[in-house]
Amino acid sequence: MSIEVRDLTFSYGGDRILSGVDLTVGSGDFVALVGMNGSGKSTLLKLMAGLLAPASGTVLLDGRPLTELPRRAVARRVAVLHQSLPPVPGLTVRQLVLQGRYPSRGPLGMLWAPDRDRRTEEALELTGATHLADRLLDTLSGGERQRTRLALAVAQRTGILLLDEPTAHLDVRHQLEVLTLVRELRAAKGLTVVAVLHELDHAARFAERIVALHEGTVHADGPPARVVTPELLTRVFAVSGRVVTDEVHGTPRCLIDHAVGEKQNLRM
Ligand SMILES: Nc1ncnc2c1ncn2[C@@H]1O[C@H](COP(=O)(O)OP(=O)(O)OP(=O)(O)O)[C@@H](O)[C@H]1O
Repeated sequence: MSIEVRDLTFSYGGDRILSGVDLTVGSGDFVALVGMNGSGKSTLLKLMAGLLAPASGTVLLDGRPLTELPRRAVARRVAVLHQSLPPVPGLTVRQLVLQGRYPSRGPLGMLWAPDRDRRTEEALELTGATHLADRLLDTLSGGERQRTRLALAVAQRTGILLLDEPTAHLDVRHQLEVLTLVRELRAAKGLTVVAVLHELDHAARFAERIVALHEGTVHADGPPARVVTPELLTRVFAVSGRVVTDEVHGTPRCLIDHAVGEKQNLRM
């Protein structure tokens, strides 16, 4: 499944966040979305999932405008891994993932959902969360919550996965495992993936394309070796650094030296 963003503009109240954003993600692509804190990455993912409405511009799902598709049809095609889990007291990991399997049924979906189903169990297993299945959400560590978020997205079996910081809170090993899993899912099931990643080295190693957002627009869009440059580090991330080629993986790696310019006013 493909997803296309055309000339998208979005503001929260009077604050313009995105202007004239164009982005085409073809079926089976793995795109990493990068940019500084507050550059609009999560907002763009929400617009791509139809969870926010653009001020102008269009999002097309397999060539059809999102606005022409019923919410249920979008939910069957697009799963979003949000930055946080919904704060639902008393819910276990398995119950949450099950509930996510029935997004079109709304908050009362659990009343109709079975206690277990095969896809939920598979998603828990794939994401290494089976041992967490009976734990209450509010007792999980950051990394465990992250696995649960991923299981929730994977269980929906959509053609498109939009992942907002899938590696946040994970230790180095689990970061690699999650990104490898996403890459494998994509290869095995032909999923289309857009993932917000802060770690540029990971973006370069796991995605085929990197899209860098800066000041509300797409600053760069292309293969990692073309996008990850010292100029990107300076212009988009306000740091000075060198970019070398990883001898083993053949992908760019950043060696950051220091911050440049004035102290950043973090938009968080
Ligand atoms: N619901 C909201 N209401 C008002 N402003 C918002 C809202 N959500 C986000 N913003 C603002 O919009 C801008 C973009 O936010 P967004 O979360 O899309 O950035 P991001 O690139 O994902 O950031 P980060 O890397 O910190 O997660 C920020 O300045 C943020 O404060």
